[in-house]
Amino acid sequence: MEHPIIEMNGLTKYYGSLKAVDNLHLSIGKGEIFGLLGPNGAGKSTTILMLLGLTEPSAGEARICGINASRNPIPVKRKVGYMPDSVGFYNELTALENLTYIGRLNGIPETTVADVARNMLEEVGLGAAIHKKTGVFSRGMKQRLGLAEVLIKQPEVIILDEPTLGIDPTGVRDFLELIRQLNERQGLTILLSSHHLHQVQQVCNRVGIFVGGRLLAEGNIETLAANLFQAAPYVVQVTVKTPVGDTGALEKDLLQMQAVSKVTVDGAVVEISGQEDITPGIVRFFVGKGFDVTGVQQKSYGLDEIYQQYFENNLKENTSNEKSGGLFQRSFFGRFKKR
Ligand SMILES: Nc1ncnc2c1ncn2[C@@H]1O[C@H](COP(=O)(O)OP(=O)(O)OP(=O)(O)O)[C@@H](O)[C@H]1O
Repeated sequence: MEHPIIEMNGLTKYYGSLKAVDNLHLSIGKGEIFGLLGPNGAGKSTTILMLLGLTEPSAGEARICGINASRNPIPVKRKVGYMPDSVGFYNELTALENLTYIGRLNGIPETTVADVARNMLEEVGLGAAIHKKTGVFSRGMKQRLGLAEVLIKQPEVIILDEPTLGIDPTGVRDFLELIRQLNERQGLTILLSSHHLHQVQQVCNRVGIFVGGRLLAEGNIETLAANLFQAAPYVVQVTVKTPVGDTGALEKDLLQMQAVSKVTVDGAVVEISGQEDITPGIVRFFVGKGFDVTGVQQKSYGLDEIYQQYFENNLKENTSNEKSGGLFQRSFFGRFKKR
């Protein structure tokens, strides 16, 4: 990577005997939106704290804009705007008063601080609420105000820990769109942690999948999918009018087609996987065989499948250790469903 803004080299953190972050190597380039994706307890927050110089790594180092975070935490704080998963304000003050206060703390001159704060509130979509007390703000509005607080420092990098937690789906969409626009308009480098697969997919250029303190995979969604589903990256699902009678014969015929590597028949639904886009040939095949085709669907792999696949692989690797498997399962599915 030409100009990494965030660099982690062998970053490791132990809490007593617990390895919360395990030998993390990762670089994030200028202007990227990177999603740190993983279940609760995966080590995302610990990684962020090390990036901010708020907790000392047990081994390895984190650099932001070339500055070692644990050795020089104050210069790092000037470069980075950090929004924790829960943001707090003075409830009795209005949004403008809260933000003006933060602006003053960050050295913005008295003559301009109110204007800067007002513009920033417009920027994050709180223009209509500047005189409202933050005590009556919804969670989504608080997150926007939190973002304004981060931006008023004019950082080069922003780090958001679970920024969409507890916001309703429309609020989440709007908030992520705001992040995307900020990234586009200001070229900000953004690192956000999340365990919401779809949300991350929507906004991030690249993601890292984090489980049990380890980075299992990183890349853009297409690369991750291609690596994982190398054998058969294209899947087409054909639905016919009546359930297939001789499934064995159909499977055999389809497998003889070039590029088809896997066939599964489930009643009237046939799923065919292959190394290239096989859809036109498959449709011709079904029509040629006299099937009444009622539906054809091309499947593409999203983060859900990718995450699931990595998770399953990880479980397989850990089957010898039931306790660890159980732990993964609890932390992934159990907690993931809760939110
Ligand atoms: N200060 C601490 N002392 C001891 N253990 C800790 C401490 N902070 C975190 N841990 C443990 O380290 C592991 C990683 O936690 P971390 O908070 O980094 O995960 P996470 O991916 O951010 O999850 P969450 O979304 O729940 O915050 C967990 O097992 C957690 O219990």
